[in-house]
Amino acid sequence: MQPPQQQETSQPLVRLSGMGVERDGRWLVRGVDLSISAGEIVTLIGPNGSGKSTTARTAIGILKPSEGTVVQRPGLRVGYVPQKLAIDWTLPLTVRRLMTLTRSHSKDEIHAALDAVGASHLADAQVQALSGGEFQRALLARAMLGKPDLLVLDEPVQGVDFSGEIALYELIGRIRNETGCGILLISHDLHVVMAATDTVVCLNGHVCCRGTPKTVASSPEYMRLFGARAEGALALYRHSHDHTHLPDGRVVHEDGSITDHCHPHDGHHHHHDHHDHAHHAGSAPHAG
Ligand SMILES: Nc1ncnc2c1ncn2[C@@H]1O[C@H](COP(=O)(O)OP(=O)(O)OP(=O)(O)O)[C@@H](O)[C@H]1O
Repeated sequence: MQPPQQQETSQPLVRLSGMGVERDGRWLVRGVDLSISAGEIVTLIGPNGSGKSTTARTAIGILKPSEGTVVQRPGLRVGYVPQKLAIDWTLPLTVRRLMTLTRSHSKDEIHAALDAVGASHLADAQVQALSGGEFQRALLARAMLGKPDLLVLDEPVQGVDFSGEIALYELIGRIRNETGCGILLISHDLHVVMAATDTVVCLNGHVCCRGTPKTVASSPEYMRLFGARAEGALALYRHSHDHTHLPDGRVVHEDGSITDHCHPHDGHHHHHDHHDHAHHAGSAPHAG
């Protein structure tokens, strides 16, 4: 018998087994086995309409599965940022007010949540005036207010440019590291998210393939599904993992040579403008 504490930490936050959702005689998604543990970042990737949002909404109990089971850890607190928000964009709305639309929170709580996402200066800004990245940060802060054990982010980089995307994934990794929460990310972009993830589940109405970003990026099912777009992700992924950082800061390259630093022209790196950022993505699992 495990001691209660150990039992609690080893139990996944949520586990989906053989989960399927049927609507009007059509299976939107079927046969999904998936679990998310505390401190783990799981990313659902897949084309439009492949069942990512449906799976996430089932995991958090908004949708009921038509078959299979969804088991949540008792007392699980969920923070959810949906893909679309029902906001009346014609009415003025400050970020502070956005944070309290569905539940009231103290000024200090709001400040702390905005501060945690680097957006405390935006408290009195109009939501309509925010950039894509600022808006996503505000939504993230809003989801963090309830101190969730599980954070579910449906397309958190919508309307965000590439460098903003990297910064957001870094922030998401930092939130995971600091709070120990589990995170379910949804994305149909393949590049940065792959490096920022522990486990990738590739959906296409069913689980098409899964594993570490590396195994998924090189699987034939994934290649078939994403074709040429997969190549870029794989290149970025390989590039992120073609060397290992030693604890003292030195770098072991693929050929076994050791240097003091990464050198952009030493022949070990993929030529990509975003190398440095991608490499530091908060939760990027370094090779080793
Ligand atoms: N309530 C519903 N009733 C009927 N069909 C639905 C319902 N919700 C979603 N669908 C359909 O189920 C399929 C999966 O939708 P879902 O939103 O889960 O996909 P997704 O992978 O998140 O897509 P996207 O990348 O476009 O957001 C789609 O074909 C969608 O039209």
